[in-house]
Amino acid sequence: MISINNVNQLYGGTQILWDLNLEIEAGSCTCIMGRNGVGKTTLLKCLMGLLPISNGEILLDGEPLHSRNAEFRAPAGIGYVPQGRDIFPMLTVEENLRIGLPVRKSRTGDSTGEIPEKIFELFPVLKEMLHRRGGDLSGGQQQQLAIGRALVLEPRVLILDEPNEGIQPNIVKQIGDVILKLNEEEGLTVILVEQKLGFARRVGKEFRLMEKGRVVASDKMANLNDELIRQYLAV
Ligand SMILES: Nc1ncnc2c1ncn2[C@@H]1O[C@H](COP(=O)(O)OP(=O)(O)OP(=O)(O)O)[C@@H](O)[C@H]1O
Repeated sequence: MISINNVNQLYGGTQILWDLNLEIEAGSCTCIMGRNGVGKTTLLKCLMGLLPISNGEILLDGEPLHSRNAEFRAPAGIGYVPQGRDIFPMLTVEENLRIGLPVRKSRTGDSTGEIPEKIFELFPVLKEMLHRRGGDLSGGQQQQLAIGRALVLEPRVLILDEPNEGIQPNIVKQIGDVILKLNEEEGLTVILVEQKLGFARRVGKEFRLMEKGRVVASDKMANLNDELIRQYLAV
């Protein structure tokens, strides 16, 4: 579904991604893992069109994404939950969620103009906090809002960058449950940058290990063995 072929990326003169290749299959839940600074967030930003690539290609169902600007991703059905969440702190929860409604309408034909009830079923706290400002929510609640906002689009692919960073265990568990439900019951394709091994093993079906701007190992999650962990993840 997503093919990343020989992608190189530079920040100024510093090359971060080196001839990177990655395949994501439709319906999979793939964890992109690796030590700090190996280029995981940079890769997601390239995929989202937020950073230019210097060469190579990024394809969605065979169609080039890399030549389209970032605004094309949401209508194409790619939902993104960035590292640090990036919700709008001065807008209410409702206003944050409403931002995705025009794209939802164009993608699904849903012209009710209402936030889908499903979002509140997945994250009941968002209904309780509907009129609170995003910036007044706890970190975990903000993360749920960021995921809810991405889901308003009714995406085909959900991309999450370290959704559990700095979040308390009960909310991490809830976020894991939601990812599992969306992937296993609804067939949503999920791409997840994740540092926490336990969480990756719980929700991920596939792993991709990165080192120095390249994907160095790809397999089913069940095959993520101690040797790979020692070589590419242990600090
Ligand atoms: N805006 C920037 N300008 C220059 N270099 C950058 C910029 N953003 C990131 N880098 C560098 O690119 C490299 C890869 O960073 P990136 O954030 O993609 O890694 P990561 O694998 O996601 O790390 P982490 O797990 O710590 O989030 C790092 O060396 C980082 O310092």
